[in-house]
Amino acid sequence: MTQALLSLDRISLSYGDIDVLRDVSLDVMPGEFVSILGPSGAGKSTIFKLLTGAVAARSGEIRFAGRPLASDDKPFAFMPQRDALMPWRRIIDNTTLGLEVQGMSRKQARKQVEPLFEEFGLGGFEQHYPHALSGGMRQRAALLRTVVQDRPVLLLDEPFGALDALTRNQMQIWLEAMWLKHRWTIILITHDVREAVMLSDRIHLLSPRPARVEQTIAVPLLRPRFSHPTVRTEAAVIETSILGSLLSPDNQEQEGPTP
Ligand SMILES: Nc1ncnc2c1ncn2[C@@H]1O[C@H](COP(=O)(O)OP(=O)(O)OP(=O)(O)O)[C@@H](O)[C@H]1O
Repeated sequence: MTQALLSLDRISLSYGDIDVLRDVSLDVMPGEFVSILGPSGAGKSTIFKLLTGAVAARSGEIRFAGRPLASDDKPFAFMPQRDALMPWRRIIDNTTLGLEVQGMSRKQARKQVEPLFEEFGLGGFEQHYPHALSGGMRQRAALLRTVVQDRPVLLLDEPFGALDALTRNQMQIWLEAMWLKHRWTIILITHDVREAVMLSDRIHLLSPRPARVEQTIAVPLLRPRFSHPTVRTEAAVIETSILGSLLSPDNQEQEGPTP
C-alpha cells in the first residue's frame, strides 16, 4: 500500500479557552486531490495555519513522508482566501514573490515564472498591475505564485470563494485540467459541496467546532469530470448525501460560545 505523504494524527488545538480542533486525524496520499469541507468556523483554516507553522497543536502528531514534521520543514505552498496580490507590483513581480522570499533574485525568479504565463492564461499580462486583471486572472496569478515555489503540497484556502458563479465554474474546470497534467498534491478548503465533489479524490468532512473528521468520502468518478454528463449525475448523488450529513441535527450543534 502507498504510504501517505501527509498525515495528521489525533491533533487537538485551542485558541485560549476555545477548543477548535479535537483529535483531528486525516491523511493525504502523494498526488492526491483532497478537500476539507465543513461548516463555517469549524476550524478548516486553522488546519492550514497548523501546517504552515503559524499555530501549534496542543497534542497529536503531523507526519510528512513518513517522518514527524520538523519545525524547519517547509513542504507546503499556501494560497490564501484572498489573492493577496500587491497592487503596486506588476503581475510578473507578484508571481515571483514566493521565490524571492525563499532568497532567489528577482531576475532569476522572473526566468522561472515567465514560461508558465501562457499555461496559466496570463500571457501578455506580465507587465500589467493587478487592478487591470479579471477576478479569475488574479486567482490564476495567485495560484501561479503558489505553484512556482515547487513545494510538495499545495494548500488552497477557498481559492474561488470570491468569484462569480460562472468564473468560479470556469476556474474549477481549469484547475482540474491543470491538476490532471501536473498531478500536484492538493489540499483544498471549500464551503462548496459541489466544488469538493467535482474536484476531489477524497473529501474529509469536518464536524462543527471543535472539529474532528466526521467522515472521509472517496469520490471515484471518472475524469475529466466536467465534460462527462453521466459524471455530473453521479456527482449530484454524492453531493446530496454530503449535504444530508452537513445538515443533520447532530451537525448543527456548536459547543461553547462562538467567538
Ligand atoms: N487567532 C484566533 N484567536 C481566537 N480564535 C480564533 C483565531 N483564529 C480563528 N479563531 C476561531 O477559531 C474557530 C475556527 O476558525 P477557522 O478560521 O479555522 O474556521 P473555518 O472553518 O476556516 O471558518 P470559515 O469557513 O468561516 O472560514 C472560529 O470560531 C474562529 O473564530
